[in-house]
Amino acid sequence: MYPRPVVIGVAGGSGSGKTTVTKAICERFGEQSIVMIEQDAYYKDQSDKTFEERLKTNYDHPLAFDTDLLISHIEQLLQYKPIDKPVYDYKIHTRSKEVIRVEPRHVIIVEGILVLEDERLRNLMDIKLFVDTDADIRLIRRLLRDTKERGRTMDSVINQYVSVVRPMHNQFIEPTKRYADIIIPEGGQNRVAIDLMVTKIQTILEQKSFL
Ligand SMILES: Nc1ncnc2c1ncn2[C@@H]1O[C@H](COP(=O)(O)OP(=O)(O)O)[C@@H](O)[C@H]1O
Ligand SMILES: O=c1ccn([C@@H]2O[C@H](COP(=O)(O)O)[C@@H](O)[C@H]2O)c(=O)[nH]1
Repeated sequence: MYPRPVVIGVAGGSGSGKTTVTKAICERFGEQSIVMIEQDAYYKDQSDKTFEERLKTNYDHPLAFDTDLLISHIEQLLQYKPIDKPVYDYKIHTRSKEVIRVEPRHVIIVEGILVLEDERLRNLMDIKLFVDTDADIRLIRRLLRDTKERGRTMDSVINQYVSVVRPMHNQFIEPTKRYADIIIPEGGQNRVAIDLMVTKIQTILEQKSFL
C-alpha cells in the first residue's frame, strides 16, 4: 500500500496565473506522478436554467461551487481510487455532458480562485500556495483570455469585473492569502517559485519513497 498522496492547493485571483503555474509544475513531473484538479470543473451544474438566467449567476462566490463533490473526489484520490471529473463549459456557463476519468497519482494539485476558502478543503492540503498578482494585470490578462478563449466581449468582461469579480475578490479570495504557506508573486513566469516548488515536491516524494 502506498503512503497518502500529497495534496497541494493553488489559490489566487482570476487571471493571477494559477493555471499557468500549476501546469508548469505538472510538466516537470509528468502525468504519471501528478494529477491536476481545477476547482472550475466543480462549478454547479446549471443545465436546468436558461442561458439568460446563467448570466446572472455570481461565479466568484463560494456557493457557485459544488464543494462537497470536489472534497469527495479528493478523498477518493487520496484512497488511490479513480474519479470522474466534471467538465465545465465557460461558453455556456454549465457542465458539459462528458466527464473525464482521472486516475489517482502520488501528487494532487487542486487549483482555483477559492480553494483556500473552505476549511475542509484546507485541511486536506499539505502545501498551500497563493498566486499574488496586481489587480490591473489580472484584469488585462482576463480581458485577453476571456475574449479569445471563453467567448466573451470586452464590455461583458469589464462589466462583470467591476460589478462582481472585483468585490468578490476583495471579500472572499484576497483574505485567503493568510492561509498560504507560500505566496508566489506574478504567477506564470515566476521560474524561481516554480523551481522551488518542484524541488519541494521532489523531496516529499523521495521521503515517501515514491521516487
Ligand atoms: N506571467 C505572465 N505573463 C503574461 N501572461 C500571463 C502570465 N501568466 C499567465 N498569463 C496569461 O494570463 C491568462 C490568465 O492566466 P491563467 O494562468 O489562466 O490564470 P488563472 O488560472 O489564475 O485565472 C492566460 O491567458 C495566461 O496565458
Ligand atoms: O460560467 C462561468 C464560470 C466562471 N467564470 C469566471 O471564471 C473565473 C474563475 O476562473 P479563472 O480561470 O480562475 O479565471 C471567475 O472569476 C468567474 O468570474 C465565468 O465568468 N463564467
